[in-house]
Amino acid sequence: MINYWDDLQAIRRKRPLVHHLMNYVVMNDAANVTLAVGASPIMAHAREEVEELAAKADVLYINIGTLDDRWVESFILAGKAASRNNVPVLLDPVGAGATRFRTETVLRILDEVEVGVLKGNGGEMMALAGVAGMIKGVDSLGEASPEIAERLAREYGVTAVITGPRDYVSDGKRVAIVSNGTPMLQYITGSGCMVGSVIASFMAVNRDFLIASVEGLVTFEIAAEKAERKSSGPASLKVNLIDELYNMKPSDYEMARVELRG
Ligand SMILES: Nc1ncnc2c1ncn2[C@@H]1O[C@H](COP(=O)(O)OP(=O)(O)OP(=O)(O)O)[C@@H](O)[C@H]1O
Ligand SMILES: Cc1ncsc1CCO
Ligand SMILES: [Mg+2]
Repeated sequence: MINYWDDLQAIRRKRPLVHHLMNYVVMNDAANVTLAVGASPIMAHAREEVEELAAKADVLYINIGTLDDRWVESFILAGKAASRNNVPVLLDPVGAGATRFRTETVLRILDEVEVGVLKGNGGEMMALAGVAGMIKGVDSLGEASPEIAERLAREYGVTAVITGPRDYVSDGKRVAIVSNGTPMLQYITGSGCMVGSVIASFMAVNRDFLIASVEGLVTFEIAAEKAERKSSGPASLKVNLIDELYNMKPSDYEMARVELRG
């Protein structure tokens, strides 16, 4: 039994502060999506302030999408400050496997920071599981599997979330498969980054990160399904998606397509 609506209401009551180190491409959209579900975003990546912010945030979301060496320094400073203060961390390994710099940065963060949720697309997550060649830039070239999610969860001590036509979530013991969403999401840049903001918001109110991840995926993807009906293409889908997140109703969750094992 997953209490989607109760936890969405909890986000709206608490208005948790979600500190994002978010790439330049998606920064504005991620902030709007976070507001639409009722949380409070701040986008900040200066090394002069990230420790102070991450220590006081309700959740830290590190997205490596437009990294350089200054950003990497900030990822580590913010991540360690969050870990010291029991602030949950979500890591999006954007483009892992596409370059050595990205893969090595992700591995360094996983080593030095207490990451709660590691969320990437099939190609990124396969690269981190040792399956090369399934990523082109930031786009996945194939679907992963529940077994890869399980393996990543155990290897890195995280809840692994692999997005795609079906999403695979595992904490190493349990596995969840989410089949909501629409293929048109592939034509909006940052749909993966944005679903990360929704998952991070649920992590602020539910410390069972497998459940928080499923809640975030389902909420975002049901909103996307509803938005698609009103949209003529990716641009209007993005606008309608923010509206549908803001307008979620308890009965919308009857559309959830989730298989939970273990
Ligand atoms: N073919 C599909 N059918 C249904 N939902 C999909 C499909 N492809 C992706 N999605 C959904 O779109 C969202 C983003 O997933 P995706 O794997 O495309 O992220 P991504 O590649 O990291 O995106 P980006 O790099 O643009 O942020 C997820 O909620 C996922 O479930
Ligand atoms: C297109 C793109 N390039 C770097 S980050 C990003 C956003 C989607 O991952
Ligand atoms: Mg992504």
